[in-house]
Amino acid sequence: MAAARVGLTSHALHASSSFTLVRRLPLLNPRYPPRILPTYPRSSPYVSAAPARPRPRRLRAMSQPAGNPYAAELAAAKKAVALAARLCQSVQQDILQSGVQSKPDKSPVTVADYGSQILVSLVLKMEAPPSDSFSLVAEEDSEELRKDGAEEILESITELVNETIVDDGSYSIFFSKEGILTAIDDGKSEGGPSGQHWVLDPIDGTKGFLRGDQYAIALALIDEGKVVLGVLACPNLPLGSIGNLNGSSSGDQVGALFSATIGCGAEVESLQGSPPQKISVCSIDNPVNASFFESYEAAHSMQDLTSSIAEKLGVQAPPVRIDSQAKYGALARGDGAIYLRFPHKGYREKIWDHAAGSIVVTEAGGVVTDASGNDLDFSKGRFLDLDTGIIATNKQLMPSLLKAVQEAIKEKNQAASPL
Ligand SMILES: Nc1ncnc2c1ncn2[C@@H]1O[C@H](COP(=O)(O)O)[C@@H](OP(=O)(O)O)[C@H]1O
Ligand SMILES: [Mg+2]
Ligand SMILES: [Mg+2]
Ligand SMILES: [Mg+2]
Repeated sequence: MAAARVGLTSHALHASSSFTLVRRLPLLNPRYPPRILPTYPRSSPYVSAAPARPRPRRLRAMSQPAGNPYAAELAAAKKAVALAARLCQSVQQDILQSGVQSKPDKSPVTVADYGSQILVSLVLKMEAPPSDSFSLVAEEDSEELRKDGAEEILESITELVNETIVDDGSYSIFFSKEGILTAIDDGKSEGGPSGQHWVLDPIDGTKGFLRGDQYAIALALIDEGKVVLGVLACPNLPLGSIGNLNGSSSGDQVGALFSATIGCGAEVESLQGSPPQKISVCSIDNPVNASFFESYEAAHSMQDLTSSIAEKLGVQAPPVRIDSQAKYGALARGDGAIYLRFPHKGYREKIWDHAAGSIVVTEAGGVVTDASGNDLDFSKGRFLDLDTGIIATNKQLMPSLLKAVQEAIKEKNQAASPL
């Protein structure tokens, strides 16, 4: 299909073997050639020579609660997801169907997923306290981008990332295409029970992102096997409550940044910058007054099981179905009372889909467990080994929720294999 170039942003329609690139991204703005950043080795594939230029607006200084042992990591994490969110918003705003690949597991990945991962890795390397080894467990890798036919999408990612860095002005790094591939593969760590590991879902809810709905940039820090810090950038989540309004509310500022550090509580602030507000889960103690969140995608959670659980609990309100870990953020600030997630048989949950969201909820006073009431264990590498599914709610409702979950699972299993 021929490319149609329109001004600075060209809309190219190309088909190739492993993906369809429908839209190229804004070309790098020639007005702001980046300048060398002293801390990156000259030999790094990231850096190329360029004249210095005036320092434009930096991303806002991230706030950090006093007495927080992970204050520096929290500030770095907030800056990282805020920069990544800018990249994602610039793509989603005029997304037709961005350069979309489908991975071997058939799930979608876009130029924004890759770009977000690269920027988070860059900011963490530049801002987080130096540690003897940088370990990032992230969802995406460069395999599909190294295949024949991926040149165009790689070019788009490179332009998108360099454009975002130049616009932000915090760093003068100019990624080469090889540097882009290397940076994506920074996320190959297997994590594990010892040491510190960053855990990143560069876009959680890619399907929601492609639909123009909810998505989140989810970043957590695991220290000696425990999640100690989590941030969730939710660019499309209203700053006000989404309550039972089926996932949206009118008139509110949009763009929420949730954050939590172990023992320091959970907060929310606007993605554009505002004083952080402490948040807490709702105090509903009668399930009749409760509402519950679940995946928008029926493929991601057994809706027959979740509705049976809700019925046993006596929940009257219909489920609020939204994409991504934005559900954890909404629960943590009390927009709803319960989150239910029961993947279909055979699916293994990844740690990046839950690490950040779970600490935001627990530090907001909530409880997050598997169907047997066990805490989630993030120390076992890239996957969560858990019983059946994930439930999250406040302390008051957890006992009756667990009971309803176990009864509903028992009934479902009996119906599936009658004696
Ligand atoms: N069959 C499945 N069951 C459960 N989760 C799935 C799934 N297929 C994909 N997912 C995960 O569900 C995540 C989105 O969560 P939600 O359903 O709450 O929106 C996806 O994250 P990505 O969008 O980062 O790939 C993906 O990892
Ligand atoms: Mg994915
Ligand atoms: Mg995800
Ligand atoms: Mg993802």
